[in-house]
Amino acid sequence: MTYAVKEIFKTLQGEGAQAGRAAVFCRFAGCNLWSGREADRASAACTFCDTDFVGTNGIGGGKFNTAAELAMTLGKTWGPDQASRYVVFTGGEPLLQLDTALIEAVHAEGFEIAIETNGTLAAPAGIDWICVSPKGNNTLVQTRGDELKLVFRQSDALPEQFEALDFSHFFLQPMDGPDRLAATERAVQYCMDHPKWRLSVQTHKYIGIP
Ligand SMILES: C[S@@+](CC[C@H](N)C(=O)[O-])C[C@H]1O[C@@H](n2cnc3c(N)ncnc32)[C@H](O)[C@@H]1O
Ligand SMILES: Nc1nc2[nH]cc(C(=O)O)c2c(=O)[nH]1
Ligand code: SF4
Ligand SMILES: [Mg+2]
Repeated sequence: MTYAVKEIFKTLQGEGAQAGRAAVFCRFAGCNLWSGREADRASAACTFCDTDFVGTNGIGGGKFNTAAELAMTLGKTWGPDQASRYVVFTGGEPLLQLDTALIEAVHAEGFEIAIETNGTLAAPAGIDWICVSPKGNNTLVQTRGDELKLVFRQSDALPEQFEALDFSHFFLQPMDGPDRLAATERAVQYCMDHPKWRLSVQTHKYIGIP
């Protein structure tokens, strides 16, 4: 299968329970909840996206004809050190493209595999860290994983709807955009009142890394 990748870069995971960890990010092109065009944003199934995932023209992006070719590129992006290799598949929606062949090829390169998904598609077996981030009233299919990271506040996706699901960590991540400060204040208050939930700050945006 051909993989369409917007960009590939090495940075630190900025969010959630793995924040601060070195990672290669592989951002797939395309999403099932938004076209990525501003003209479609207001009518999309996900309206607050902070990411450009259209096309394959970003740093390290392109079309990869085989899983082995993409896995090798991820290995080169990490560098020669074999220790603690970690890749985060994101997008767009990575579960539109991440398949067993790619999981196996990337494991063979020595990586632990994480995914950032909107949870509307089932994850294949073999992913080492699953982060699900529910979006509005879109049906959640992937109801278990390692962390549930809810962008806050969505009036049609409130924390109470998710707190009984089978995840090890529960995070609220303030919605970035014009009301980020107010969203952050409300998220802080919610975590103080409901300590099952912890705050996820998008640290990369504050320290100026990708
Ligand atoms: C761009 S998405 C790509 C992965 C997948 N489509 C998803 O939604 O989880 C990566 C992460 O950024 C989060 N995110 C997107 N827009 C955001 C915003 N405006 N503020 C805070 N987090 C946001 C998502 O919820 C998700 O956890
Ligand atoms: N540093 C950094 N951490 C991230 N965690 C999730 C991200 C994403 O866009 O999926 C992201 C990102 O874009 N950059
Ligand atoms: S589901 Fe994820 S990638 Fe798709 S529009 Fe929403 S935040 Fe962006
Ligand atoms: Mg991001």
